[in-house]
Amino acid sequence: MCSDIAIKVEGLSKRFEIFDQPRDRLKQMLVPRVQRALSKPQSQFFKEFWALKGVSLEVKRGDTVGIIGRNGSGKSTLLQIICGTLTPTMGKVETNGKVAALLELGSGFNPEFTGRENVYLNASLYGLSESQVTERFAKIEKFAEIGDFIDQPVKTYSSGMMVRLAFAVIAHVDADILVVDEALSVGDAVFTQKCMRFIRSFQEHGTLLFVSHDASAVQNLCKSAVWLGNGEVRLTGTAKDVSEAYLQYNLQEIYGEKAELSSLDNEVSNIERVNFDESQNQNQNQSQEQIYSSNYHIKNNLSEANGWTTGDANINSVELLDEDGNLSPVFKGGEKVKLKIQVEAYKDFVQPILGFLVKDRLGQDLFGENTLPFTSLDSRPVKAGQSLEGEFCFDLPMLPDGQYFVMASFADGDLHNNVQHHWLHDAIVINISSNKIRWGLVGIKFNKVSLDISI
Ligand SMILES: Nc1ncnc2c1ncn2[C@@H]1O[C@H](COP(=O)(O)OP(=O)(O)OP(=O)(O)O)[C@@H](O)[C@H]1O
Repeated sequence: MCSDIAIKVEGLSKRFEIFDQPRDRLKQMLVPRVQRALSKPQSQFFKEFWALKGVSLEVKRGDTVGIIGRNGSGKSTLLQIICGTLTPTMGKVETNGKVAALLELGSGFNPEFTGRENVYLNASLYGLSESQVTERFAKIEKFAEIGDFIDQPVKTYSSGMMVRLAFAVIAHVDADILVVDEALSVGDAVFTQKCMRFIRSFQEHGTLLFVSHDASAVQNLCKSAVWLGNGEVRLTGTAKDVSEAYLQYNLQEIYGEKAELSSLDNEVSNIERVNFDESQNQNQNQSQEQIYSSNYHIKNNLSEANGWTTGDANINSVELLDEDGNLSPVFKGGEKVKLKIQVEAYKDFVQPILGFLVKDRLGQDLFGENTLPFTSLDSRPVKAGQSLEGEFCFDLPMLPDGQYFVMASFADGDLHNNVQHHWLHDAIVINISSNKIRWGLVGIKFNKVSLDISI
């Protein structure tokens, strides 16, 4: 196989045998043997099911490829064969490099062994020696963050703990190819962020196969994509093209063939205009409130936030406050708020910078700001023992429902040359729920919306 190809799949098919009842399995084991011995035609006691039918694909080294498809389309079967945990009925798979996978909950773990023992066992399956595991164990344990459960048998773990440990192992085995089923990496919100950060840094040097039902997650993380349907490759191409075709197919399944994505004709002559103007009347304002109600449920996560520090300063608090400076557990999209960050300096800093960034569940940067553009002409040095406070006043955007994370940081320097002294990935966790479906990454509040109808 060419050295710039990480995965090559050729004519892959997988047949499962489905038995109506357990005794048919036994019959299948015995009867054909007897019939063979008697040179009689052999009976079949199962139904065939082809989960994969002639799948071929190539993944280049360093690429990130999304595998998309509905439930039962064959995604897991394909990936299990690529990882070597399932054998194909026909066709072949070649991989170039060490493959690590998060595919099936608990696979590779012995339920009777403790987490610690399983780390050694699992990492050895990925080719690590005992001394290598011992060397990395502290990091694996820190990544998993399951506390004293590390010395309990895995059979006592919750599914979330199992995912934590499994992900912690695959993140430390120097894999060249990583195979991740998004459905499994989703657990506790803060841990998911940690996994996403790892996946994004892995993408810089490794090859990633990412399985998801979510077309936007695939577009967001992957360069190219493969759409599987009924065990066959329906389309391969850029993540954008494949996701759009997949979305259209799903729409057509719901609304029929007419649900086509075609360009719109903008030439409209006689127009009757229906206006919605925020300032027009009270009743409309009421319905507008309903449309825009997007609730931000705030959880301060400072005590558990992941990150790093040089030890020269400490972010003591990160708070989302209302316009008047009051704390609240719930805010609304569109509302005026203040994000306040308080820092204690343990040494002198020439040009302190405070910043924040809001990220979505995939770890994608949505919006943020830092104090540098507002203070660089008027630098305010700080002395050891002093505290400083940054305040960012803005209107909360309308975000689609889901989980979001506020990163806060303290640095010293200028745009080109600065040192990050304290960085907290998930200082605040936000859960957003609303009564309107929103698309896109960030929404805005519309002051006026009109509908023109030609007569
Ligand atoms: N061991 C098995 N025996 C029989 N059928 C199986 C077996 N494993 C999978 N299948 C069937 O093969 C088909 C493909 O399954 P697979 O798990 O690969 O789909 P998937 O795309 O990963 O689905 P999901 O998104 O729900 O995880 C399904 O119809 C499934 O029922």
